[in-house]
Amino acid sequence: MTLFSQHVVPLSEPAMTDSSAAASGTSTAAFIEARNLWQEYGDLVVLERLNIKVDEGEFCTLVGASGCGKSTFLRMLLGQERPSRGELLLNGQALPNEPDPSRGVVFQRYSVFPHLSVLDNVALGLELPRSPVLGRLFGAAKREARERAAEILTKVGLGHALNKYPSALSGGMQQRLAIAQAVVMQPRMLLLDEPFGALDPGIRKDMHALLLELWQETRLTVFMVTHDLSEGFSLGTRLLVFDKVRHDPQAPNAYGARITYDIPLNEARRAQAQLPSELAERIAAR
Ligand SMILES: Nc1ncnc2c1ncn2[C@@H]1O[C@H](COP(=O)(O)OP(=O)(O)OP(=O)(O)O)[C@@H](O)[C@H]1O
Repeated sequence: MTLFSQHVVPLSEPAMTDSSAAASGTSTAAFIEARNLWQEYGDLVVLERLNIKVDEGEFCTLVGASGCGKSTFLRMLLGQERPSRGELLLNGQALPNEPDPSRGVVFQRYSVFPHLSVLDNVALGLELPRSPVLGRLFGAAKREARERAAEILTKVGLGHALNKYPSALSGGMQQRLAIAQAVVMQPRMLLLDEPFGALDPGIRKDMHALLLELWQETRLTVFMVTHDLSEGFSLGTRLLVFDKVRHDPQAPNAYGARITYDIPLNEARRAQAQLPSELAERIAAR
């Protein structure tokens, strides 16, 4: 039996994994829960009836055809957008509507400030909340923030580049910097939107190792969008496939995507990782 046939989710039912089913049997709320979530922009339905429960510490990889709403879902998790309908809950409460330090984010590009040094890029996040007016700390507090920033930068392999500017860094180094910038704030959730999409395969491997090391150390809850299925299968504890289950060729905007496969990943499943070839091709296409 293939992985595909083991995990067909009935179209009318919310996707449930082993862990989410177990979670639903307990009285404690899931860390993150989407209940009947919709996102519509005018007459464009992007997401419809999306249901999911995610426990704290899970590493979810999100895959799906281009334009099916993966980034939209991340933006809602970040608090940049509100759902048009349904609920998005954090520990059973509505997720805060504004981005905050509990949620770190890394995009494919442009996550870092080009006019700040590597050290300042990371120290700024620590300094701003403690000195919102001046934007800068002084004395011991400043030293402490910069030491902490330097520590994280050393961890991600940028200890030698503290005084460089992002333009002097390679793509992989810039993404290391973006990750340091996000994790220095000690978020509970890390949202990654194709963070390694622009990197060469060899560099990507190094980044995977770094990300897994950070995740294992911090046990952050991770949501990572990727078009690379092998990355999706090998990095996560859970692979979420976004897809439309209804299509109307006369009205292509009328129906949105939801999570059609919710695949818990373990060693055995990684080894036989596969999705239907037509779906795999759509996910890989940009
Ligand atoms: N603010 C907005 N207003 C109108 N349409 C939007 C808005 N944000 C996103 N969309 C549309 O919603 C759809 C989903 O976009 P989204 O970026 O979430 O898809 P995606 O699955 O992340 O795609 P990709 O894999 O190509 O990055 C697209 O058709 C996009 O044009």
